[in-house]
Amino acid sequence: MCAMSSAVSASASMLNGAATLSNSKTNAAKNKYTLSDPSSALAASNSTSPLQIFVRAKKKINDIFQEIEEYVVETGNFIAALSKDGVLVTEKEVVTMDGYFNKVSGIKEVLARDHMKVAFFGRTSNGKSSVINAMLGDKILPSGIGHTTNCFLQVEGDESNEPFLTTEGNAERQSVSGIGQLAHALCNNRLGDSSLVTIHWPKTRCQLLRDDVVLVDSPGIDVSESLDEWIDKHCLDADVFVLVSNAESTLMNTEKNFFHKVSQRLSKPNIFILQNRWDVAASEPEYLTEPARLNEVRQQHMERAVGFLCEELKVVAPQEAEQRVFFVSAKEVLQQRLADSGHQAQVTALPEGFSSRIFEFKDFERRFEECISKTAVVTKFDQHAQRGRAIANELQELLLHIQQSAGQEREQKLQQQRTLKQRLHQVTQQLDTATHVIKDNIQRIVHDIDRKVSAALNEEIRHLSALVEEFNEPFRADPLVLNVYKKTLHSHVGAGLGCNLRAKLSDVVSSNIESSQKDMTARILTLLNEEQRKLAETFLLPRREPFEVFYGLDCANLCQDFHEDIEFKFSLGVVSLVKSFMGRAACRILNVSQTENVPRGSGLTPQTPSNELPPLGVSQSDWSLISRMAVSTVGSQGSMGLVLLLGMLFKTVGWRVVGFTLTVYGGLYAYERLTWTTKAQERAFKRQYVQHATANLHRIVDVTSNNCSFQVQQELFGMMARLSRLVDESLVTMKREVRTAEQLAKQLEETASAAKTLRNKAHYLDRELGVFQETYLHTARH
Ligand SMILES: Nc1nc2c(ncn2[C@@H]2O[C@H](COP(=O)(O)OP(=O)(O)OP(=O)(O)O)[C@@H](O)[C@H]2O)c(=O)[nH]1
Repeated sequence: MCAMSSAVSASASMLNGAATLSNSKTNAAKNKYTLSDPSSALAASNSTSPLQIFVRAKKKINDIFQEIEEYVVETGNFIAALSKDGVLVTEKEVVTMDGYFNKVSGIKEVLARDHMKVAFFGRTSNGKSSVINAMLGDKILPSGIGHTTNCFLQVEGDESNEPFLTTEGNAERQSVSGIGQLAHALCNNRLGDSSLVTIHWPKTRCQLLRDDVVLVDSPGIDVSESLDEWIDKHCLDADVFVLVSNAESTLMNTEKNFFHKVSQRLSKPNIFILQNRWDVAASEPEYLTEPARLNEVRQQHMERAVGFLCEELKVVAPQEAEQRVFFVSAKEVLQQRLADSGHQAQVTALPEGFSSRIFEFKDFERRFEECISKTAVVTKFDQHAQRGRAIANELQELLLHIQQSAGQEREQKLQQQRTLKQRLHQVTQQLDTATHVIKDNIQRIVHDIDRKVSAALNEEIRHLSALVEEFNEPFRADPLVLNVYKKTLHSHVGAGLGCNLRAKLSDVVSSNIESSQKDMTARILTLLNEEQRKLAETFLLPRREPFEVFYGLDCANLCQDFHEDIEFKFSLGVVSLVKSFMGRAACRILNVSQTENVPRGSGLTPQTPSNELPPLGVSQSDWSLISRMAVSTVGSQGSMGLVLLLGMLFKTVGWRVVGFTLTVYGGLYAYERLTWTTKAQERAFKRQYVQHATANLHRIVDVTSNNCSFQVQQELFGMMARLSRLVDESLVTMKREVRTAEQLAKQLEETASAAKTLRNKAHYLDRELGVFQETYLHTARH
C-alpha cells in the first residue's frame, strides 16, 4: 500500500514516541495527523493533501482547455464560413484560426500528460530507491548494497490494473513480474546511465501516483560522468529535486557540484535534502547514551545543509531552508508501511527514535507535497493559462473586428436598400408619367399621320386620270386581251398610288416616327442605369430597316366590279341624248321601255331632247309619244321604229326639214362611226376606269388612312413596349437587389450577433482562466 495509508499507523506510533521530538515543524505535523479513525484519517489526508491543489488545478485547466478547444472549433467554423465571401474575414485569418486550433490541441495534449515530477539524486547506496519505495509504500524499485541503479527509472501511475514497463523509444509494454529485477536487468544489459525506463504502476495501488506524482530514480551521481546530459534529459522539467544524502557522513562535493550545475540551468530549483540512514546514526551507542550529542550532529548537518541551500545555491531563504532538510530512515518507513499493508511482518522491537523518524519522513512528504504541488501548478499551468488567455484575447479582438465590420456592412446594406427603394419608387412614378406622355404623343402623331394620309390619298385620287393615262400597254377590245389589260392596269394603278403616297408621306412619317422614338427613348433611358442604358443603346434602338408604311391599295380587288362599256354609241343617238338631257329619268324610261318590250323600227329620226315646250305645234302627248317611239326605236335598233318615227316627223314638220335633218344627222353618225377607233375605245375605257376607281378609292380613303396610322401606332407602341420592358426588367432587377440587400443586412446582423456571442464566450473563457490563475497560481506563488 502506499504512503498515505501508512500514515495512519505512523501517526499511531507517533502518539507513543512523539515526546522525544522537540522540533516545532514535527509538532505541527503531529497535530494534523493525530486522528483516531484510520479511515477518516485516510479520507482527510486524501482530501486535504496538498497534491490535490495540482490535481484540482489540472482538472480545472483541462476542463477550461476542453472548452477552449470546442470554442476554437466553433469560432473556426464561423470564420471559415465567413471567409467564403471574403468580405469580413480574410484567408489569413482562417489560417490563423487553424494555428489557434493546433496550439490549443497541443496545449491540451500536454496538459493531459502533465504531472508533478520529483527527481531523486545522491551518491550510490545513499538510499534513493529506498526513499522512493518508502514514499510509494511498496518495493517497486530495486535496492540493495552496491551500485544497483544503472539508468533513470521513472515510476508513474497508470490506469491499468497490472504494472508494466516501457523503455526509452519503445512503447511496447514489458513483463511486470519481478519488475525491480527486470528494470535492473534492462539497465545493466542494454541501456546507458542516461537512458530512461518507465515503470507504469497501477494508480489504484497508490494515492501518490493517483495524484499525478511521477518519481524518478537516478544512478549514483558519484559513478557517472554524464551529469550534464542527465540535467538536460531529466531535470529541466522536474518540479522538485530530492538530494538523498547519507546522514552518516557530511554533504560531499560530488553532491554539491551536481546541484550547482542544476541551479545554473534552472532558476531556483526546489531542493529537499534528506539525511537518510538517520536510524544508523541514531543507533550509535554513544548517541544512545547521550542523545544531546545526536542533536549536535543533527544540528551540524542542518547548518551545513542550510548553508548549502541558502548561501551556496541561493535557492531558498534562510527561514525556509530548515523546512527543506529532514533526518529520516527510508528503510524504517518502508518496513513500517509494508507491515501496515500486510506485506511484511510488523516490527516488534522499535529502535530508539523510530517514531520520530517515521514522523519526520511524513513531515518531509507533507512539505514535499505542498512544494511540488504549488511549483508544478505554476510551472505546468501558468504558461498554458497565459497562452490560453492570450488566445482568448486575440480571438476577442478578431471577433470584435468582425462584429464591427459586420455592423458597418449592415449599415451600408440598409442604406443601399433604402436608396434602391427610393429609386424604385421614383422610377415607377417616372415610368408612369413617361408612359402617359409617350402615349399622348403617339396618339397625336397617329392622328397627324391619319390626316396626312387621307389628304395625300385624296389628292392622288384627284390625279388618278394622269396615272391611268401613263398606262400604255397595248389595248384591244378583245375580251381576253382586255381582261389581261385590266389586271395589268390594276397593278399599275395600285403600285403607282402606293409609290406616290410613299414619296409624299415617307419623309413625314419617318420624321414623325423618328422624333417620337427619340423622345420616348430619351424619356425611358433616363430611368435606366448606366449598364442597362448602354445595352439598350447597343441592341434595342437602332432599327435594322427604316420603317415603311404599307398602304395596301389592292386595285384588282377594289375594281373587280368594273365593267367597261366600249360599244359604239352615237352621241346624237336617242339613248345618248336621253341620257344627256334626262339623266337618270331617261335611263329609267329606257329601262322601262326595254322591259315593256316596245316594238322596234318605228322609222322616226332621233330628236334632241329639251326641257322647253315642243315647237311646231307638237303637243305634249305627241312629244311623249315621239320620245317613246324614238326610245323604242333606238332601244330596239329596229327599222320599224325608225319608219314610224320618220312618218311622224314628215307629218309634223314637213319632208324638206326632215330630209335635211336626216342628211346632217346621217353625216354626223358616219363621222362618229368612222372615228370610233381602238384608241377611242381605250380612251373611253380609261375614262370609265378612272370614274369607277375614283368612286371606289374615295370609299377606302378612311380605311387606308386608319390602316396607315395604325401601322405607325403599332410601330411606336412596339418601340415603347420594348423600352418599357427594359424599364420593367430594370425594376425587377432593382426589386431583386432590394431583397438581396435586405437578406444581406439580415445575415450581417446575424453575423454580428454571432460574433458578439462568440466574443462573450472568449471573454468568459478568459475570465475562467483569470479565476484559475487567481485561485491556483496566485496562491501557489504566495
Ligand atoms: N539502515 C538503513 N539502511 C538503508 C536506509 N536506506 C537504504 N538503506 C540501505 O542501503 C542500501 C542501498 O540502498 P538503495 O536504496 O539501493 O540505495 P541507492 O541510493 O538507490 O543505491 P543505487 O541505486 O546503487 O544508487 C540498501 O541495502 C538499503 O536497504 C536507511 O535509511 N537505513
